Amino acid sequence: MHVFNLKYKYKKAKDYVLNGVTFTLNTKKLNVIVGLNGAGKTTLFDCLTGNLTPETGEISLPDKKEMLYLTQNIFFSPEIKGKDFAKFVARLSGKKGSNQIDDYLDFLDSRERELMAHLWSMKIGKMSVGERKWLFITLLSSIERKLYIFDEPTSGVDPSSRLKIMNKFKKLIENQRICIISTHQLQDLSYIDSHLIFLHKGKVLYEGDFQDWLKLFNTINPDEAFARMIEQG
Ligand SMILES: Nc1ncnc2c1ncn2[C@@H]1O[C@H](COP(=O)(O)OP(=O)(O)OP(=O)(O)O)[C@@H](O)[C@H]1O
Repeated sequence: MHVFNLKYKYKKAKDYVLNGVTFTLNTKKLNVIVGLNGAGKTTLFDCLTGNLTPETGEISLPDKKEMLYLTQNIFFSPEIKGKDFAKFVARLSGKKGSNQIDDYLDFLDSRERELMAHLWSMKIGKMSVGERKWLFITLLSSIERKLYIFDEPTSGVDPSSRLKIMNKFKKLIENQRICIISTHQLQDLSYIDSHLIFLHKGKVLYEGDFQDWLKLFNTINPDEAFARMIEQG
């Protein structure tokens, strides 16, 4: 599964956001797209999922129907409740009648079960940012797809909920699903075997194992490695 020489430019923009992006997805690790704000991570996801049409390039990925894409700004009326979102997810997954809370509890630990019970009858508009993200990711990852793309799934989420979310990705990968996320929370990648794809100035500056990348900069601090990679650009 790979992307080869992908190019994309927004109408009226002077430069290409993606200017020959090439990488191969790792099916055994979490694939993580990193880069500065504006590097083109969301644009890349929009190209992979067919929301944008690249000018050139080859995308060899599962069929769109086999993909699940959670964008950064997912809008649902603040009036709907957790259980209403669960009903929507059940419809997406084609599992008729699977909209009882019990259908979602099997893979949750005891604290997560409490959280699910708490959010089930709560309006989305009243949930905290982290609670909403956790709920969306937990419910959406119950849908069976070959490829899952999550744009900044842990931004604005507290450390313990981030860990829970990363564990969700671990489980998906253990179940032979392919996962791609984007993140600015590089410290989270120490919890999980990660395949890093570093986007910079329209190209992939580094592709490979996250721990090997840290070794390149002789540091255990990923933010430091990130800053130094940008400096070297
Ligand atoms: N619809 C648009 N029209 C013109 N330019 C756009 C459009 N959407 C995004 N851009 C520009 O394309 C570039 C890449 O944006 P993109 O949202 O893909 O970056 P990103 O890496 O996801 O950023 P962040 O980390 O801040 O979320 C930015 O310079 C942005 O201003």
